Amino acid sequence: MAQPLEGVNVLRNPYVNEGTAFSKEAREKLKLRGLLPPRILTIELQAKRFMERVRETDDNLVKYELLDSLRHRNRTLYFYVLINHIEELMPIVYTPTVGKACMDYDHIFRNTDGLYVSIEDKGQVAELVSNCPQENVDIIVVTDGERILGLGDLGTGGMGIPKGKLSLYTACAGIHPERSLPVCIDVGTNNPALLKDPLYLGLQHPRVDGDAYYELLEEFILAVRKRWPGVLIQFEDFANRHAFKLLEIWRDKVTCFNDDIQGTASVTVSGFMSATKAKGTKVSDEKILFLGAGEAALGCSNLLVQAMIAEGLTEQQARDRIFLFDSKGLVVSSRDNLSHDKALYAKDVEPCTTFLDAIETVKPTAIVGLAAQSGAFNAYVLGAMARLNERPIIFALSNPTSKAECTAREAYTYTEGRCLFACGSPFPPVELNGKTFVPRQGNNSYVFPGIGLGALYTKASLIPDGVFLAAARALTETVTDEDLANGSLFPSLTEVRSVSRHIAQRVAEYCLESGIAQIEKPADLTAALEDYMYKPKYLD
Ligand SMILES: NC(=O)C1=CN([C@@H]2O[C@H](COP(=O)(O)OP(=O)(O)OC[C@H]3O[C@@H](n4cnc5c(N)ncnc54)[C@H](OP(=O)(O)O)[C@@H]3O)[C@@H](O)[C@H]2O)C=CC1
Ligand SMILES: CC(=O)C(=O)O
Ligand SMILES: [Mg+2]
Repeated sequence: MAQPLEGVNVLRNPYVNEGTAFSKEAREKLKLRGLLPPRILTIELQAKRFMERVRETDDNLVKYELLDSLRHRNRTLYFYVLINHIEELMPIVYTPTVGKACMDYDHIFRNTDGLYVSIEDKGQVAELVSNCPQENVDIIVVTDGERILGLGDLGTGGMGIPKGKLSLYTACAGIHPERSLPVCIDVGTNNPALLKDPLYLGLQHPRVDGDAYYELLEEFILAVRKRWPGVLIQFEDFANRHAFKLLEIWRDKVTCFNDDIQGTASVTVSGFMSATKAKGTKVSDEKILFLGAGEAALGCSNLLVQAMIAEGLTEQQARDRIFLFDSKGLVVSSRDNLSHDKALYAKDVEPCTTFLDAIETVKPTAIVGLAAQSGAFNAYVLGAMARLNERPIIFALSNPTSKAECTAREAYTYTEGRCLFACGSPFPPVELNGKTFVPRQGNNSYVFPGIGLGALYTKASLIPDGVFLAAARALTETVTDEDLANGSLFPSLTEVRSVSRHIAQRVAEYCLESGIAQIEKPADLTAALEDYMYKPKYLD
């Protein structure tokens, strides 16, 4: 029989540890007397002490390490602090700082609580899964570390991303932290620096690919579904060649989605819905040119087509309004060897090899950067968009900040403050000619927490594309006229929990109506979701 937790083991368990907040009675009962200084603090005072320490340093990686160590010590206080300082701390646990943390992962490594599945474990993955201490896991975020943000192959260092995403699931949408599991699949790395770093923590050989790769992924998915049958699996930051294929294999078999393809699409479509609301037009009035034609850009294009069809266009009319520009230039019909997905958007126009030429040829009303090409939206590109449009839509969505196509200041300056702007990583407000613009993040982080909450609450068996359109509409419903007047296409992060609950509600309604939910509709869905959401409180 399991022994009840007591003494120092209580202090070592982040899910029950309350540190200096343990009451006199709890200290007595749990045999903690003498193991803590005598004064009892409230969670508010503990948070104050922690934030004082965080604010003492200007080094964001040090802030990340402080937060990570708190996460390992006291999960309740970690989420209390994160929820109450979400605007200040999200750029630390998430983009951009998480990118740096992934790059330095092997050098700042202290301890971990996720699951590492390596190619050497092939044939024994179920045993690894059975070693996980959690009895119940509702949600897994899994990466293989090959395309971490726009930073490329970071191998096992990619583990920072599932950890960060799951922190947001809890902070933004109240997914119970003990019921989530970050996972890193390790099949090697093709990053030359990691292959020769003596401190690298992953397998130090080139990536294994082909059948062996897909067999490992299958073994992993079947093993976690066997132990936790309803578990939702979020694929994150896989390289392009695996991302689409894994989604194709699994989307109709298990509860899963790819955040880079589908989550990004949802937030971007919402950005278009809000921007066109500000302009008094419709999404289907836009002519959109993407810089990039990968996971994110193709996912966005496909969902934009659905949004335009819902506004009355035919599928072909919708596709005609979307243009792609990849590493070889504008995606035109005369190009050889276009993938099937790109070919759907190929146009009968002259080839263009520079983005500026493509702008002059296409004359878009909107440009969306999803190619990790920092600075690609330069003064000429932004100037051309300002010349061609009264209210150009400029979305610089690549992450982290070092990969952004332009800064918020550049976007507003070169369009004379006329653009409708969103960015993948945060930028501070911009003052221009006496007006303050508040740019907000076109980042899938606005939607995946609410999508997860809605899907988990309704025990959705699958996550079809309709979920992402429902989430996009729901997110735009939370944008106020005041937000739009300030140039914000998304709501304030301070409202993120109610925003996520609203998204979850619309997602849950969609799941209930489309027959993928496995629960009866509750009398009061809003209250039921609110109830379901984890709140960081001590158990005393
Ligand atoms: N804001 C958000 O929520 C999200 C942002 N992103 C960001 O988007 C970026 C791309 O991610 P993802 O789509 O998954 O990556 P992919 O690798 O799937 O796609 C990258 C795309 O960029 C194109 N590309 C590369 N170099 C150039 C170039 N010089 N000029 C034009 N296009 C180029 C590639 O072209 P080709 O097809 O020819 O190889 C490819 O189409 C990353 O920075 C990521 O952080 C991703 C997901 C969410
Ligand atoms: C935001 C995100 O998922 C990415 O940049 O990959
Ligand atoms: Mg991602």
